[in-house]
Amino acid sequence: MRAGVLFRAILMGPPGSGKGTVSGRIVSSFGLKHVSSGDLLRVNINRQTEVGMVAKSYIDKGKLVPDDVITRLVLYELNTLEEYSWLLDGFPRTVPQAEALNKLYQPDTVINLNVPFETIKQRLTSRWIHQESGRVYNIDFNPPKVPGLDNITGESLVQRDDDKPETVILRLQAYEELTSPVLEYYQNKGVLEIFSGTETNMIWPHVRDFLSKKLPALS
Ligand SMILES: Nc1nc2c(ncn2[C@@H]2O[C@H](COP(=O)(O)OP(=O)(O)O)[C@@H](O)[C@H]2O)c(=O)[nH]1
Ligand SMILES: Nc1ncnc2c1ncn2[C@@H]1O[C@H](COP(=O)(O)OP(=O)(O)O)[C@@H](O)[C@H]1O
Repeated sequence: MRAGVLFRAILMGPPGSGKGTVSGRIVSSFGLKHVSSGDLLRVNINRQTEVGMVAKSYIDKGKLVPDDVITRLVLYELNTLEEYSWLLDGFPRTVPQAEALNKLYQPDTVINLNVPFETIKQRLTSRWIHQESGRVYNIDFNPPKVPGLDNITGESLVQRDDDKPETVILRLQAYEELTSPVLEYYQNKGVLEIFSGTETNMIWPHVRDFLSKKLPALS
């Protein structure tokens, strides 16, 4: 997409609400660049950078990474994408993050995936990922072709350390306390769109139709 018609979208929702899954569908349908705060952090953790070491100590406890650390990381990435339309997934998660982002970029739309916490708890314990690429699987929803192995590389899948049931509960608490005020922040700006449901395949057509009215589809 060329400068002048740039589109900037944010995808929000509690942990496990399907942000990564829906992002993949948005990117392949509409061609936006995908920026995921969780993926950026995991790349840093795998490379054992200083940011990665700090981030891991918070993530493993089910806590949010400090605002200054994640804000610097995400804004640096967005700076490399000045001439592209993008979809930001997992950021902002606190009001100070939203305020910092807003100084530089005002989103055209904020999509919130509103999925009940009970549904989420079941899902996250059956999530498996390919660490190198961030590809996500689920034993019930989208199992790999060969159990335990990535579809593309054939490498082993792993479970995320922070998907342990007790950590999931802490992450949901952090969401309620720190991230739900961000929804109000965007509601007040008139850009919030809420999509509710328990199944991504039911929610997705509504998200796609909504975006189709704002963006040209790729095919
Ligand atoms: N059972 C079920 N699992 C889903 C559904 N949508 C996504 N998932 C799985 O739930 C987990 C969390 O989804 P993900 O897209 O990673 O969510 P995120 O944490 O918000 O980015 C992954 O293992 C997905 O494959 C769904 O509709 N039903
Ligand atoms: N914007 C953010 N602010 C603070 N911490 C973040 C942010 N994005 C990601 N994280 C940290 O990374 C973890 C994983 O994030 P993510 O991959 O988006 O997964 P999920 O949406 O399933 O929680 C979060 O639990 C949190 O500790």
